[in-house]
Amino acid sequence: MASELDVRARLQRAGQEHLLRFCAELAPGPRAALLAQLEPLEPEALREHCRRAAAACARPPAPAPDLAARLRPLPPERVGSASGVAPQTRRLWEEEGFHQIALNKVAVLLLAGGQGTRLGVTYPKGMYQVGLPSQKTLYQLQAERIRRVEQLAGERYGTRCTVPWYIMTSEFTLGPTAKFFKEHDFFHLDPNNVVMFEQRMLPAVTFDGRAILERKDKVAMAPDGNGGLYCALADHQVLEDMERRGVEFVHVYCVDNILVRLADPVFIGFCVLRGADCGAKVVEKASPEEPVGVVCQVDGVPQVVEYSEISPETARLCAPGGGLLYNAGNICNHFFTRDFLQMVTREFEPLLKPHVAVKKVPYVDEEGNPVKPLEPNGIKMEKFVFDVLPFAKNFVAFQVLRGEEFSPLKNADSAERDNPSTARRALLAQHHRWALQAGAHFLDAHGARLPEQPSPPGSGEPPAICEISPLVSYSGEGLEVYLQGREFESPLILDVDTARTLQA
Ligand SMILES: CC(=O)N[C@H]1[C@@H](OP(=O)(O)OP(=O)(O)OC[C@H]2O[C@@H](n3ccc(=O)[nH]c3=O)[C@H](O)[C@@H]2O)O[C@H](CO)[C@@H](O)[C@@H]1O
Repeated sequence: MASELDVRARLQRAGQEHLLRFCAELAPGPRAALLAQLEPLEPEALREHCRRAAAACARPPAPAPDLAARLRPLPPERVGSASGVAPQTRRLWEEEGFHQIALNKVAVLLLAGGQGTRLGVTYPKGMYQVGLPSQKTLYQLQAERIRRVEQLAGERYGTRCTVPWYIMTSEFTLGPTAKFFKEHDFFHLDPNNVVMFEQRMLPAVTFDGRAILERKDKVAMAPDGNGGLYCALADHQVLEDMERRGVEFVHVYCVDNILVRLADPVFIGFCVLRGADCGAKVVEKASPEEPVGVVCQVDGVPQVVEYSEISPETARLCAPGGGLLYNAGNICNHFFTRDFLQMVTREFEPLLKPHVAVKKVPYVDEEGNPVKPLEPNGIKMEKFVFDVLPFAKNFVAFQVLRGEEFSPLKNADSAERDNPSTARRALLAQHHRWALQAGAHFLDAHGARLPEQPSPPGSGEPPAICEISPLVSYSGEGLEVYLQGREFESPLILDVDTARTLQA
């Protein structure tokens, strides 16, 4: 156990000795907990972290003044499109993706260390269920898409293949996520192929550079951002694990997009055939204000400018042919080669600049009373996963259709958008479209046919409720055999058992 003397000396070197100001009055248990929390903080790193936070805060919280002049859209030769190409080109990409999956060269990596503050839940977002007829959670949908894509690749190449699932968690999400997976028997995935690892935490800091005590016996800590991935990969030898398994390509994605296509063969195949070391899926931005990062170039170098760091004027600029000039919305879906990730962890990670978020951080006052601030009082420093893009030798973006691939769950239902209802409707509208395309007809409770036009994206509930298990179809494929020319009463839940019965 860490000695108080030792920890005090380290904190003195970091200029943060105030963190021990209640130590003498703590009972042995809480005191040990506080010392254990403080012990791993490296004095020099802590000093630098607090200094940087205060310095960043001294600057006005506005986009860099010269940013607009340095921005350009991505040149067209760097952008592929899933929908705007000839079907045979798309098939070629897909075939390449399946081939790499069949060779066990593809892994998926979930960023799941966030706290889901905007959604307002105290448990990890992946455990959330948006009210689908099947009541599946985001984690279950993701697990089943992995199983299906393994199956599809395996069938094409006559092999049994594995897409390992790496899950980055944080102090907040590791325990509940691990428990949830165990309780659900890893959704029938082999637990050896589900690798959870934890990202680092950093202290929240006051505007004048002092780490904040949340309680007398606890420092206010927050995960170091989804760009904490790169330190976490090194901390837990994750790339070595990938190497042992023969993984060459990694699809990194965020937890909250209900339509996410894990290990998407089309995206993987496109990136591999283009010889990319780094890629990002994008959708056309819905509006200038939409809170998505913009994939673009700064000083001629591809990167993502986060929604919090672009000015409203720049976001509203129009392209000469109409539409937004900066319309490539980042959906937090990235492709990396393992070699590129290796270079990042070895060389580039220290060059990533943290971003500053000013937040309300609960703290104890000088008398030790807990305070819930009404105004922002603290700084959290985060690295972003996409900040490695400028180090790529060959970056590509890949544009996909929003209605097919992007509906994020960010907010509670009280918000207008990106909430549980919009996510549920996006998935049900997609499955309704897939069913109609496969030749299904839907009836109401009185046997009358329901309308057969697919509902436009963003509209209300589809005319018929149809939910298709990812174990039956990954992206709408293979449904004719169950649905063609048949009538179904809404709601239809097409799970594996129903599919088997229909096929028989
Ligand atoms: C930095 C980043 O990627 N921003 C993207 C993110 O924004 P947004 O602000 O929505 O990002 P979130 O805070 O939701 O985090 C994205 C993902 O990173 C994970 N996470 C977050 C913090 C952390 O310390 N550890 C961690 O693992 C979250 O669990 C989540 O899976 O998604 C949007 C699309 O939905 C994109 O347009 C944004 O460009």
